[in-house]
Amino acid sequence: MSTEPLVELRDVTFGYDERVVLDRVSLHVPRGRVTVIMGASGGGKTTVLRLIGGLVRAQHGQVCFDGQDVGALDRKGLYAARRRMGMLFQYGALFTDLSVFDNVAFPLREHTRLPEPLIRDIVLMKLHAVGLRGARDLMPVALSGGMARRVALARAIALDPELIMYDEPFAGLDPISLGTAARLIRQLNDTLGLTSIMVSHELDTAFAVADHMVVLANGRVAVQGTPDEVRRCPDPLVQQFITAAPEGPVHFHYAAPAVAEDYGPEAAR
Ligand SMILES: Nc1ncnc2c1ncn2[C@@H]1O[C@H](COP(=O)(O)OP(=O)(O)OP(=O)(O)O)[C@@H](O)[C@H]1O
Repeated sequence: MSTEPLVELRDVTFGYDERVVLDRVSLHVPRGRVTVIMGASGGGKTTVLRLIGGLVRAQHGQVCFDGQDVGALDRKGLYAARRRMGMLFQYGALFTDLSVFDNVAFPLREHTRLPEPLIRDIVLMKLHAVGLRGARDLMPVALSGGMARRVALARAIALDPELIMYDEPFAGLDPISLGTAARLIRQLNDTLGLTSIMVSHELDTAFAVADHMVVLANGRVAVQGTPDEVRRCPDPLVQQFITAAPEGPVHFHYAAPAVAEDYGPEAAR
């Protein structure tokens, strides 16, 4: 297996309209490992995933997936690259009118011409991997939040991706479901030989699961490395973040006009 990172952002700048969200960001995602991206809310974590998935394009720099610049791919190339990625976005919604089985079968029916008996075997195998083979006939409405998340995960791995991206996979989960989901992410990564990228606000879980961490702050990479390296990083931005301190250099305010401009010079005094 290549030792090159599976994903690499090189000097990437990206903004929505005029507002720069990522400012000359370089980061890498080692193959076969779990990488956790952390950072303040609105710091561009989801945007990094969207860039990797080719949903948006960088204004400057390169976003490389297995050596290919995702931003330079044509439709066909992008489609082929995306087939190798599984994405599980926040609250990864299931199709409410389809059973658990049909939800997981959906990408297989949509993207392959596999015969139904083979699809059945794959679906049951994926559901087994997330511990829900017995729940195949349930409708999404009958699932707990943690179970729904696991079904979405089974669906995300249905096509055997090489890379799987999770956006806040633990949002809204109780501590037990959170522990189960975290262990599952680790397990799937290792047993299926995946590379995983996870955006998470759950500090303890992030430190427990990650092999590699990237902390984004104020549009830049404040630090990246092993959990230990991140813990030892002296940068106050990083320390504020990993100790969840409410006061510190991480901006509280979304960029705004000067107070005087909004309320008049009196208010600024
Ligand atoms: N489609 C969009 N159009 C305009 N601005 C956007 C769009 N999507 C995101 N943004 C802005 O870009 C910034 C980064 O958003 P992003 O979702 O990447 O942050 P995040 O770090 O994932 O945040 P959170 O942790 O709160 O989910 C935010 O300020 C957001 O308001």
